[in-house]
Amino acid sequence: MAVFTEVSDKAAKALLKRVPLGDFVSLRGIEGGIENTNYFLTTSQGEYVLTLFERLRADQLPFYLYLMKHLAKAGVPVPEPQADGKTGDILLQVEGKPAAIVGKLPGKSQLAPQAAHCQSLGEVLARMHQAALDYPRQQPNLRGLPWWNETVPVVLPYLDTATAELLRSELAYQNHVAQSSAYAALPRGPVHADLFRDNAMFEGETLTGIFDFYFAGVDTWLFDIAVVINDWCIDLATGAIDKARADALLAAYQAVRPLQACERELLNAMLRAGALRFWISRLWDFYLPREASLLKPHDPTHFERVLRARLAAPYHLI
Ligand SMILES: Nc1ncnc2c1ncn2[C@@H]1O[C@H](COP(=O)(O)OP(=O)(O)O)[C@@H](O)[C@H]1O
Ligand SMILES: N[C@@H](CCOP(=O)(O)O)C(=O)O
Repeated sequence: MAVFTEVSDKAAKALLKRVPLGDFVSLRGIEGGIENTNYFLTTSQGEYVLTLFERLRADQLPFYLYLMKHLAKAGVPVPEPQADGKTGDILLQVEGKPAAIVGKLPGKSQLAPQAAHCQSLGEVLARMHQAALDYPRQQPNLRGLPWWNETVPVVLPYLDTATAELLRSELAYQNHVAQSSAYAALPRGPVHADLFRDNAMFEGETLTGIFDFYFAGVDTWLFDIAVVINDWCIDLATGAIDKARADALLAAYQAVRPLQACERELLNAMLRAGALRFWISRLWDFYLPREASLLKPHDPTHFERVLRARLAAPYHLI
């Protein structure tokens, strides 16, 4: 559980005076999550999620919050940020931190997804990409290549020689890919960039929604697809692709938006990029941890295995 900032009942009651969502009933710190402070906020009107942003600056947040609003309006199942009754602002302040309240999605995360779950997700992912195309705000993926180049030197001193060599060589490969004409041709737009199993809710096989857009940014759609496949469509012990699930996800995605030739060409390169991105952030969190009253760390070696698996057995669409 990650609660970096304690929120008092008094602060929550004061918040509900500004955001008219009924009377305060209870506030409970949420298990899971490593980036932000999250609470379930129950009121006489319903259940909500209160998020206090711990790393992101207030000027970066409108991109995420208005993107969620934009997607919800377009019919993509995304929880809608709730506004201050007087000012209309969806970016709030709680305990001196920037904050937001969104609706609580019904259901639970499917941590052992089957092909049917991957199929639902693939369809929503493609709809989300298309619906975000006319989103007017711009913000790059803040955990993209420039951040990898900045962060790898920070974590390298903690690694043994062989692991450091893999990290260095994969980063060099990704810098090389980023210079290619195929990469320049990849279609792009606002992407979620962290759509892991714990960032979607299901009731049975029905996807009720996707959330946690706080790593979203403008990047290639293929990178977003790769992040999803690397988490939803693998054997968790080895990192190897589960072809039945990956094929189901991509078929559903392509039924909405067929992949272009350049996307097919770079699929495995972006799967490697997706693995590298989360390997680096997990190394960074592991070796340079922040204070948290209740924090469950993520295992960096998992994404090292995923990367090695993509190198050993590249995944291509036929
Ligand atoms: N809109 C929501 N509806 C239902 N549950 C949510 C919602 N937002 C967050 N949660 C719950 O809170 C947990 C942590 O949220 P998350 O946004 O992933 O945190 P972090 O940004 O710190 O990674 C999720 O795994 C989920 O259980
Ligand atoms: N998904 C990332 C970590 C980001 O945390 P999340 O709870 O917002 O998904 C990872 O698994 O490393």
